[in-house]
Amino acid sequence: MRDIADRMRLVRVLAAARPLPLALLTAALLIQSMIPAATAAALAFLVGELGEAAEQGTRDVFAVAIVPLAVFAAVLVLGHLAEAVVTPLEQLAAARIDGRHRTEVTRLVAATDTIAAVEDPKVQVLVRQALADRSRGYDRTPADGALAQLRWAARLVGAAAACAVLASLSWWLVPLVLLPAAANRMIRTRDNLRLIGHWREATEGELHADVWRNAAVSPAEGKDVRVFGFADWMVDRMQDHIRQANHGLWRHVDRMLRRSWRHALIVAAGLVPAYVAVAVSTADGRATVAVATAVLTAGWSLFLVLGPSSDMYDIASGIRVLKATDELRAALAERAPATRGELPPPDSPGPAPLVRFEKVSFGYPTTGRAVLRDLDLEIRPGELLAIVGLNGAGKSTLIKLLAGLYRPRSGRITVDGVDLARLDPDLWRAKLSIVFQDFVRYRLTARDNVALGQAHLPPDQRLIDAAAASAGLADVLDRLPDGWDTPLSRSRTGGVDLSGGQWQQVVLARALYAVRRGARLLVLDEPTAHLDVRTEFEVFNRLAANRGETSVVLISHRLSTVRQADRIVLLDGGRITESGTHDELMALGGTYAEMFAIQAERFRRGHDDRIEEVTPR
Ligand SMILES: Nc1ncnc2c1ncn2[C@@H]1O[C@H](COP(=O)(O)OP(=O)(O)OP(=O)(O)O)[C@@H](O)[C@H]1O
Repeated sequence: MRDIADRMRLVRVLAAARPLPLALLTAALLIQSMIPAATAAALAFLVGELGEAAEQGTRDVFAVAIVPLAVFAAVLVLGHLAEAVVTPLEQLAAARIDGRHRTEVTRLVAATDTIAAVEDPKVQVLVRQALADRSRGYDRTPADGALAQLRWAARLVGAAAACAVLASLSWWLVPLVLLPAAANRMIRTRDNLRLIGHWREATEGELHADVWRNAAVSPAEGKDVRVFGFADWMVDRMQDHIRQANHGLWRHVDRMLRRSWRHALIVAAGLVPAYVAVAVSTADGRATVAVATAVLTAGWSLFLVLGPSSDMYDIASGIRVLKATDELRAALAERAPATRGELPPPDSPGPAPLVRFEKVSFGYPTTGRAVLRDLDLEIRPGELLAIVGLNGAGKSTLIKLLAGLYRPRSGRITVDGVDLARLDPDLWRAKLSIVFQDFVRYRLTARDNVALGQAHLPPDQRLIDAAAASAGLADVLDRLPDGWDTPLSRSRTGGVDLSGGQWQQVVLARALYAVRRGARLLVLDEPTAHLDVRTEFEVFNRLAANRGETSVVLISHRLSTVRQADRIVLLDGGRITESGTHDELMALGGTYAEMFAIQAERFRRGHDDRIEEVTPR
């Protein structure tokens, strides 16, 4: 029953191919599957007419044969026509079915509010399965399964037609040929499914080999490979993995080859008795030569129709992908987004929010270790708040919680008094603009890279220019061959690669563009780590002067930048341990003052002034 339900699911998937191509494809497959039986009938017609003409002594054989020959030719032409259209129609249907499926899966995953779900290793495996990731051994898609299902149904019709031809001589010929043909198919299907199991295991193992294969040929590792001379060592590793991975597969293939005689035996077991029976009937005069011809051809065609094909594999694999999609949907359903509302109209953003972290504790689901412990923090409307702390203190984590990418384990974050967990994520994120520490370098044009800051709105070149000027990007743009239209990747035609610092300016421009289009809380997580001291100083002066009513949260290791903030908080041991202006914290004489003193001393001696290089006692 479950098998039938799964098959029906595949049939429903076919609807995405749209009615006309689906109808044409079904007709073409039916014609194709009927060709063997139709050929048998047409041959019988020809032989019968010729036989009758011979009995009557007709001289003009051509006149007698012309009609059966025309029928025979029509069958062959129809078969060729069907064959010619099947492949393009299947490709069209597959593109539509898989296109819809992949879009659904992509939307499903991208629509989750938090990234905790997407980081779950189980969910990542399900995403790869649901997207039928070929590089991971999922080599069949829902379209492959659905189309195979259609082909299989057409084959059954073809088999029924061949059985009808057999039954025209005698009903018992049907089970005599059909049973061995069906047994032959079952054995082949079982062997093939086992082969697939071994092949899948081999693919998992081959992924290990891939690590070495890719490392051996990639330019990134190429430097080490050559300098340390471990190319042979890598290739040996790769081959070891390949041998181990494929051991089971090769043994199974060997076994299948040795046993291939079984198929010849089964075919003989089905056809020989039937052919003998037909020959005897014809010799006795109980059957005409025409019927005998039809039966001989139809018997063979039954084996052809039910013969080896990849349909069963395609069907099983297609169902596997659909089941993975169901599991993915269920896994993500627990974290379904809150009801979504209308985004605020652009350029009427409202005031900056008051954000409060109230006794927030958090640890990443993958490790469980507590990163934040009962943390209290207020981000006041319009203030420039700096967060400092040593490496790993949890600063970026705090920002991810603020963006709603993770939910606190306990405590809550409120926005103007409303729990963030109850806010529409789209509405909240429209008010936020963040430069993440590990920002992404999109291989798009410079304009698109900035306009992504508010991708749901048509780009506004005036605001893009203004954001670029604030981020200090103007000089970089002047040097791009096509200005704003230059792709920011050398792998694209006419594209260029930017330096780390230049990229940081692009990403800053993106965040500032979002602010100009309505975001009211700007978060900068190490936004200037790659910038030289002078550029950083200029960017920050401009930012501090032009931020208007927007609140700014700045995370930086450079305390010389941080000191410009309205308020500085120190994150230590998962809590805020110090809070105040630069002068207040210096007067307090705590950890911040100690870090600042060490940095200032190092700066005086000509070293850089970043926290991670110094740890207070
Ligand atoms: N996705 C993640 N899964 C598991 N642990 C994580 C993840 N991201 C960060 N961590 C861990 O959480 C802790 C805090 O990391 P976080 O990046 O918030 O620190 P940080 O203060 O921003 O550090 P830095 O100054 O180096 O940027 C670290 O121990 C880190 O290893």
